[in-house]
Amino acid sequence: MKRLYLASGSPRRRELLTQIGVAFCAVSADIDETPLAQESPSAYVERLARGKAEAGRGVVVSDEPFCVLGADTAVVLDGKILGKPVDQADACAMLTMLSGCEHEVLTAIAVLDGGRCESRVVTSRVRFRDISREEAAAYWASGEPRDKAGGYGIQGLGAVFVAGLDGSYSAVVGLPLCETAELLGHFGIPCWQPRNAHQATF
Ligand SMILES: Cc1cn([C@H]2C[C@H](O)[C@@H](COP(=O)(O)OP(=O)(O)OP(=O)(O)O)O2)c(=O)[nH]c1=O
Repeated sequence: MKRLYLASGSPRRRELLTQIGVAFCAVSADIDETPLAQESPSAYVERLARGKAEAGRGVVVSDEPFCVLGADTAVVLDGKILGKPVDQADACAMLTMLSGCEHEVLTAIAVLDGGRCESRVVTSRVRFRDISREEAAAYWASGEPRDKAGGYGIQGLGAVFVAGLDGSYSAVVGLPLCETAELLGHFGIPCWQPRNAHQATF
């Protein structure tokens, strides 16, 4: 079995991958996340997930063969990509746009093994209740929106805004676990490994 490296600085992705019993080591892989002109949201997240896997491969030091998993999440409203908020005004503007309507969350995953790379894009639909300006400001003050696409976390305080979800909860948090397990299986990497096997591997 090949070793797996998760190319991510996201604590959520580490927790999610641990949840399904996959043995891995995390490496950070910073890439330029600027969308290209005319790039669709789906093409954008897939390109970034692949780019993160490649960047991760660049920092791994190993004599053994290994695979790298990269992922990217974007919140999309009416075809427009909402990234991470840069400041309070940006975060409040995002929540105002998302208030009372439905948006998409796109998460791409990519697994890289030598010259072979496979990727998937998972789309989920999230419906928000109405959000007041005061609530948006209070939510920003909690610190939660800063590092999250669309300026909210469904797994945290932001759950109070979520009136409905159609799709993959884990994908919204940052890693679609059903699809990730399936894709890793294509590369011979199993999930449900016992924790001691996990620790022995790394
Ligand atoms: C919508 C949503 C996003 N997010 C997070 C998932 C991602 O971590 C982040 C989107 O930014 P990403 O650029 O996908 O990921 P990241 O920069 O956090 O981590 P890395 O690139 O190193 O893997 O937003 C939540 O945690 N909860 C949510 O409900």
